[in-house]
Order: sequence, then structure tokens, then C-alpha cells
Amino acid sequence: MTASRVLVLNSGSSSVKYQLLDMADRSRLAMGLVERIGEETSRLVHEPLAGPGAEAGRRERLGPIADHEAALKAVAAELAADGTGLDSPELAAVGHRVVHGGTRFTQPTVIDDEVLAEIRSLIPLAPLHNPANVTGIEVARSLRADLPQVAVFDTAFHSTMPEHVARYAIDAATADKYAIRRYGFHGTSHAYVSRATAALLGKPVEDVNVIVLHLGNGASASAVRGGVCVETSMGLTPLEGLVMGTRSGDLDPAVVFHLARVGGLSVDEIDSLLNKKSGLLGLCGDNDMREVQRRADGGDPAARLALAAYVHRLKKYIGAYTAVLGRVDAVVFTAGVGENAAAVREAAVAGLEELGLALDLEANAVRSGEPRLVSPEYARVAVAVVPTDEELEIATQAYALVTQ
Ligand SMILES: Nc1ncnc2c1ncn2[C@@H]1O[C@H](COP(=O)(O)OP(=O)(O)O)[C@@H](O)[C@H]1O
Ligand SMILES: CC(=O)OP(=O)(O)O
Ligand SMILES: [Mg+2]
Repeated sequence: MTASRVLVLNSGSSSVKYQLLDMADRSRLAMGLVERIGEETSRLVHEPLAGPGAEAGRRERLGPIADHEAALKAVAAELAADGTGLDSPELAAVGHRVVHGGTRFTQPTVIDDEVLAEIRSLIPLAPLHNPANVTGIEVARSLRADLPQVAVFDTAFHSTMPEHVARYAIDAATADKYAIRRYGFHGTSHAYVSRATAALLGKPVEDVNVIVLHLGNGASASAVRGGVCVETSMGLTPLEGLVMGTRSGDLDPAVVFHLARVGGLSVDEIDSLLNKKSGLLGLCGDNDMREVQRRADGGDPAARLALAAYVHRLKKYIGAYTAVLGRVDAVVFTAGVGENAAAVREAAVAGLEELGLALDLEANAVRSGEPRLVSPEYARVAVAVVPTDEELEIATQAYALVTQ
């Protein structure tokens, strides 16, 4: 029996998403989620999709899960209960989403002690994400030491950005000393979605220029020319760019000085303010787009303002990346908001006819889990909705590395 399964762990700041895939036919054997880690109301949802566990169906467990270590052990126990635990001989690798890879990691990488140490050293550049990724690697290794663990980096796809795009216009020696440059994130999603969009258009990826809008809790835009990333909205950390659920995105850096000097806030307090209490949450008190939309539809002024700010920033990036690419074949929406919020797509594209964009309102309103065009045939620039699948992409890259 050849081992063809890959377990993918996608650890976020307060959640763990996971999938068990069989790469022989790219099928999903199980998937699940642990959310609200560290709170009293943690929730684990485990869904076996094939094999002996599938009969019993979806399982849900409520109750406190203290930290990522406990969460990952609970996930391992659920998989073991289905007979698909980490001890399974069919497992070929564990693929880990690692958010920050710095300048060194631009390819999927088998994790040894030295690689793990390097990932740990990047924690200051992704304090909300890399610690959880490190814990995921440690727990998986402790459960199955002989299994290859592969890191797939959010930053990797963006490493092709030209130097003049990646550089901030600050003192060069200081930038080099502290590794300050634009790295970009959600790269696994931008890579997968840009390729899937070329397939949807029926063209080779080399011939297609796309603007990808990944709108989840974190949100980022990218400009992809012929399959190669040339620009993205996140920077040194996942704070720059679009308005997000709890992150401000772009602002004048002097806001930080002002809050410190005049407001008396500490650096940690400002960090927390901009990363965790800003964005939609800061503007209207809710970070879930569904709730913001519900309130805005009811006429709530703060929710309307938050939504307008979110959409305005999207428009600015669509315009900017149109200029960067010169010719755009498609603007693509993905992730939780991009795939589901038809009204956000409609508002973001409205008024951009001069750029060649148009929306088919009927097609845009259809709910579907499939990649689809939502623009009329005459539109010079297609508008598409393409569901992202970071887990499948991570599994594909990890499996290719361990079987090459
Ligand atoms: N039907 C929907 N309408 C609008 N927004 C939605 C809908 N479903 C999910 N979302 C939004 O998607 C976000 C989560 O997106 P997701 O891609 O899962 O994020 P992440 O991977 O960063 O956790 C939620 O915060 C929510 O605002
Ligand atoms: C990098 C990043 O912002 O990730 P997420 O959207 O999962 O928070
Ligand atoms: Mg995500």
C-alpha cells in the first residue's frame, strides 16, 4: 500500500481548520474546525466524509478548549476514533499552513529542527498567526515523529513581486537590518484562485491577468500576471491593505506616533487596537460581514459607514491593480465574504464601467459553491466568484514534495 493521504492543518489565531485528503484521487476524507480556542464556548466540529467514520456522520463538541495544543490533540482524537489517526500507515505527510516565511521560505519545505526554529524566529512578523502554526507542527511531530511535516507558506506566492514593489520607501540600511519589506499573505489562496480562474476562462494561466480579492476575516488583494504575483495589498505583516474584520488595513503611519504621543498608548496597545479592534469591528462594533449587512439593511448608520468604507477600499485596489497590470482579464472574488456576499461584490464593481467591469445582477445573486462568472458576456473584464481551497492547495504542494 502506498501512503497517499495528507492531513492539512490551518491554524489561525483562535481557530484550527483541518482536512484529511487522499491525493490518489484528490478526495476529501474528513474535515473539521475548532473555533473560539481559549474561550469558555469553544466548539469542535468534525465531519468524516468517507471510510468507516462516515456512517456515524458529523460530530460536534462544545466546551472550553484552553489552547492550540489542546485543540490539536482533540482533532487527533477525532481522527483516531474514525480509524484515520496520525498513526495511520496511509498517511504520507502533514501539511501545515505557515503564515510568515520571511525572505527564506519561498517554496514548500520539509520541517526539521532548524526550519522550525526559523519559523519560530518569524513570530514577531506575524504574532497572531505563526505561534499557532508552530504549535501545530510541534503537536503533529509529538504524535508521529517519523512522518514528514511540510510547511506551506502564505508569503511564498508573493516572493515574485519585483523589488520596487516589495520595498518600502524608507532608509535602505534600516529596512535591510530589520527585514522590513512587503511580504504579502494568503498566497496559497491567491495562487489557487488565480489558476482556477484561468481554467474557468478556458485559457492557459500564462495568458491571463487577474485581480484576486480574498475577503475572509483577514482580507487581501493581489495582481497576478500570467500566473505570477506582481503586487499584493498586505505588507510586512497581515495588517496593511484592505479594511478587514478587525484590522484597519492602510493608514498613515503617523496615526501610530499620534496615539503614542498624544494618546499615551503603549506599542502593544496600538498593535492590539489596529489588529484586533479596528476594521469593521472598529467602525461599527461587528466584525462578521453577515451581521454588518443585516444592520446596514436595517438602516443602522454605523454599519452603513463600515460597509461603505470596506467597499471604497476595494474599489481603490481594483483601480490601482488595473493600472499595475495594464490589461485585466478578470476580477475574482473569494473567501467567506467574497464567495457569499453578493451585495459586497455588487457595490465593489458598481461604477467601474470605465475600467471595463460590469456585473450580471442575476448571476451575481445566485448562491453556489462552484467557480462561476457573474459578468455579462460583453464585459471587457470578467467578474468571477471562485471558491478558494487553501487546504487542497497545501495538500497538493506537500504531497508533491514528499513524493518527488
Ligand atoms: N453568507 C455570508 N454573507 C456575508 N459574509 C459571510 C457569509 N458567510 C461568511 N461570511 C463572512 O466570511 C468571514 C469568514 O471568512 P473565511 O474565509 O472563512 O475567513 P478566515 O479563513 O479568515 O477565517 C466571516 O467573518 C463572515 O463575515
Ligand atoms: C494572513 C491572514 O490574514 O490570515 P487570516 O485571514 O487567516 O487571518
Ligand atoms: Mg482564511
